[in-house]
Amino acid sequence: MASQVNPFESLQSQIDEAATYLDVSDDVIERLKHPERVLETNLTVELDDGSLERFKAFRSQFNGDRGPYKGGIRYHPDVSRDEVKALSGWMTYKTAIVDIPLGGGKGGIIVDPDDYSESELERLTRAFAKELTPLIGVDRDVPAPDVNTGQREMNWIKDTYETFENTTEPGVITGKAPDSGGSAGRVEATGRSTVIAAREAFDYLDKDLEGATVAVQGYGNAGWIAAKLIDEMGATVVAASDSSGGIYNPDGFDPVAAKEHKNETGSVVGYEEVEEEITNEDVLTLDVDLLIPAALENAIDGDLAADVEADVISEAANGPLTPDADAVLEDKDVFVIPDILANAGGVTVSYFEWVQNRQRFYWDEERVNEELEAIIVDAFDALVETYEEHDLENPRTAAYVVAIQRVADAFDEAGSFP
Ligand SMILES: NC(=O)C1=CN([C@@H]2O[C@H](COP(=O)(O)OP(=O)(O)OC[C@H]3O[C@@H](n4cnc5c(N)ncnc54)[C@H](O)[C@@H]3O)[C@@H](O)[C@H]2O)C=CC1
Ligand SMILES: O=C(O)CCC(=O)C(=O)O
Repeated sequence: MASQVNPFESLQSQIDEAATYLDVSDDVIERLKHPERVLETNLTVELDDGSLERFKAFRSQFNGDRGPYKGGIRYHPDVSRDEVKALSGWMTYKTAIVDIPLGGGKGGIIVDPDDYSESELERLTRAFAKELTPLIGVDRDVPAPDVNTGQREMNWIKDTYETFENTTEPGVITGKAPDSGGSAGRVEATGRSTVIAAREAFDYLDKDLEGATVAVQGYGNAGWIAAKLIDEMGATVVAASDSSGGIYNPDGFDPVAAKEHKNETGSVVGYEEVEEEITNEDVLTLDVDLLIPAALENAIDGDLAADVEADVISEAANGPLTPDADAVLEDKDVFVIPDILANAGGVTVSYFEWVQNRQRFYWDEERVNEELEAIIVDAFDALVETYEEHDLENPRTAAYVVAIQRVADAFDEAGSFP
């Protein structure tokens, strides 16, 4: 990553910035800058060769004023207590800006899953699920997928929880496979909201999405779906990257074929339809109409932001811009659609999954996508209204003004401090 900025400090500075436009007391703002509780646990797991290995894992329950804690579980070597705290705070303001009745949480294990077999990962996941069981629940805390986790891990966690609790409760976790209670459209939802938000921003800025050029950093679940859907909307994907490097073709390329190449070889690099291979950093500074960072935090810091040439950024990743980068991009009039709105499709369809699990009644994909579209458009409209009302220069601040007010209202309505 380009920068070592502490993401928890970034979250707190984003909240401080928005607080200056809010009539919320300093005491409440201070409370809304910290998690309610953080689980830190050690998982000792048997490896295939019979040896034992210890893994550190976290679950941060940041805020439950608007509903059960909600947020993904990440497997990555760079997971840390502060990263998980930041991600759980971003979840709190994400569920608030899209106005769904959930709070914010996040979890993670310090592990590189590429180094372990499937059976080792299953034992690790089940060990974490055992530690999580007293904390999670359909009305308490509902985890979901994030970086390097997906349906497989969610199914293991559901099964472990249901076994310990002697129940059938698919709504304890979302992002499951369809036959285990997963929702249609959940896999695509994060990329889908990223491009719906981009389309709304282009419309707001009077820019044409048809023929617009797009660069996508990170070609995993969020990034590759965003590339596919923006291509279907008539834009031209000219660059993409993953952890092995980047590819570039000024005339555009087929994002689905690039993904097939990645499935076969492990990377977009080497995909034959492109003219040039470029670095991850180059992808972020190309002269494109739309940039979609879809990898990890701190991808763009203040120095790199000086070289960014995109007109609009739609943040599929959580926390891809440091506060320094935000300031530079604001000066350059780059319109940044903040992560808490742009990537909120994932948690929104997780919410739909939870609703469907509770009702034991399932929707088709068309209904999921229609309901998602309405929620993201409403959230974008709320952002724009506040952006104009306060004459703000940074859309992120507008999103936080709306979201913090909603969380503060719920806190106040519950009776404030004990
Ligand atoms: N999966 C979901 O539903 C949601 C994911 N997000 C966020 O989206 C981001 C990506 O998550 P997923 O797509 O789920 O993860 P993923 O594990 O499916 O994909 C991550 C991708 O980023 C690439 N990558 C890692 N480091 C990179 C670098 N330095 N430069 C370029 N590419 C790099 C990886 O090679 C991989 O292609 C994360 O910030 C995550 O928190 C946000 C909302 C929901
Ligand atoms: O689907 C969810 O509940 C949360 C997804 C997530 O972790 C995120 O939005 O960052």
